[in-house]
Amino acid sequence: MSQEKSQEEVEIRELWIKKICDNHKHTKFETKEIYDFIIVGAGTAGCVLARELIYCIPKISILVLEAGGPDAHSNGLISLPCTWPTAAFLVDDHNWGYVTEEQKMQSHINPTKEMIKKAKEYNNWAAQGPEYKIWDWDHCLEVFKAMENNSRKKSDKNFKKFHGFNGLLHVEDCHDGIQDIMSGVIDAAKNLDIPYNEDFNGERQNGVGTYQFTSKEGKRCSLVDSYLRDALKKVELHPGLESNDIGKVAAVDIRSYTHVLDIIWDKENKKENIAIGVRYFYNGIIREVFVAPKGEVILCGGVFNSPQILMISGVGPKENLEANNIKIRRELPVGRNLMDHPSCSISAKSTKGSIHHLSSGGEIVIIHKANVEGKIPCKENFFDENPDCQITATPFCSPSKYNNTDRINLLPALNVPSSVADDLYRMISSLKLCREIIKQPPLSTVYNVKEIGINDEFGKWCTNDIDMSDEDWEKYILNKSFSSSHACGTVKMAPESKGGVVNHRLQVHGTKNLRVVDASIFPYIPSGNTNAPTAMVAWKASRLIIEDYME
Ligand SMILES: Cc1cc2nc3c(=O)[nH]c(=O)nc-3n(C[C@H](O)[C@H](O)[C@H](O)COP(=O)(O)OP(=O)(O)OC[C@H]3O[C@@H](n4cnc5c(N)ncnc54)[C@H](O)[C@@H]3O)c2cc1C
Repeated sequence: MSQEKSQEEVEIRELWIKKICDNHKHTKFETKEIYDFIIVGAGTAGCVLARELIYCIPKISILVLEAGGPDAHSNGLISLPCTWPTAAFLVDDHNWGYVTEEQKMQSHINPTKEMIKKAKEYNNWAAQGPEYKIWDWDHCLEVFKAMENNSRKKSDKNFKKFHGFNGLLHVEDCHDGIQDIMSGVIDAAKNLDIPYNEDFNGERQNGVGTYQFTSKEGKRCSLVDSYLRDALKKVELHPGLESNDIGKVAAVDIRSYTHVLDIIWDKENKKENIAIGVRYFYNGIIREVFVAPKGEVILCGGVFNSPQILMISGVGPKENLEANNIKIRRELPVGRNLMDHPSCSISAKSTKGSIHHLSSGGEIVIIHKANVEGKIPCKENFFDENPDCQITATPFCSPSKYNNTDRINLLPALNVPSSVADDLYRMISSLKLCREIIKQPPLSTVYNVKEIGINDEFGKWCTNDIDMSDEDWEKYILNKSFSSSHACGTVKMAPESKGGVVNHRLQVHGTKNLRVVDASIFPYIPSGNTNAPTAMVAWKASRLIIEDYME
């Protein structure tokens, strides 16, 4: 990065931090604070929503309450793609430190076979009733395109059908090009008849190819960079009607280190469950803030915290609320329907010096249909139009912790999990495919990839021709599987009769002035990474909110 640019970065950070500090200095908490919209959480969804609402509804004020620190405090950890492992696993301002509970499972080897569900994706969202049509693939694609700013140079007619070029979210191919060994992964996959795919976000998902990243000139483009920064630029002063009237500032006001505790309900109309504000914790004090008439409280707290805020506010499953002595306001299956893409990886050692620079993360992707009996997928599986496994290949550069090796990591994730035994078989199938890929030239020849880290601890390498029974694989998978961090679904969008918590307009059933807009509303998990779908949901929600506000 040029010195000039980093100076500009520092200035932006300082301005932002000052803005946050000044806000707290000047705000008089004894006066009743009122905003048109209160957005809880400045993650993927909250940033998009704040930007879209401030630009599309005249003269409104928005308060965004975020528990974490400003993005600027991360000192490049977030904006530099190659520091992702540190940013992801460091438990501090950036990380809530949630862990999954241990799952006790019986052995699943040789069960009765289960059917694999087909990924119909967004059309499944839309199939829940006529009013849900607004969530079908055609409608969602329109939004994905409106948000995207794809910089791919060689974009033909087909690419243009699926991508946008004028949005705020920058998308690009690997900025410095992929590493040589990663081209080797593509060639190895091609040797096994896996077709090349130059656009996984296009017509078909199956095949081998390179990832595109949400980044601009090699720097990560988060939704803070693309949407929230733009929202902060929109500040308007509207004079009051009387000459001594102060008038109204239409702007987005962000407060960091602000933990929202619960929803404030209208005491006058108890039966209607009208949200009128939120209570939050800042700097050792509990404070309250309210919404203006026609305003709304919008929870964008993510898949774990949006349901938590709902439950603490009396909206949730009866047994959970009663067990925690919370008065029930509305009984709804909040917190149910948690979904994720389970993953499990193998590492393969390569010649020292084969990885020459820090990587942005997963550079190569192989998407295929897995075999339900746990066998190595065949050509037919590679051409199947309904693939269900996504293997991400990442180069890792000599960390001394792992014997000072250069290595590549192959990480299969189940994109269409069914939470039944065939998940285990499909994972075995995909891991076996990874081993076959490693055996292929040029990986086995040019890069001398012969050993894999399949033993209990990384660092204990064994040759890739060791025999592994399905029982061995089961042990390995049960021991080593982890979440892809694509959790979603805990505030399901569906009719109430079908286990929904929010309706097709993302309003919480049986309440007023209250929506949930984030990854928790996904009724079914998308068969791919979840950041862009969450941003899409928020953009679409903004149009629904605007329609209702302008009515
Ligand atoms: C380590 C990791 C790596 C990932 N990598 C990828 C990837 O490469 N590609 C991809 O597509 N997806 C990826 N994802 C998934 C993606 O980040 C999520 O799907 C997406 O961020 C979900 O957006 P959201 O708005 O629902 O929630 P979040 O982005 O989690 O936003 C919720 C926000 O609300 C705030 N909040 C919560 N509770 C409160 C409260 N009580 N008061 C105030 N604020 C609150 C949180 O601090 C947070 O900022 C990754 C996720 C993780 C965790």
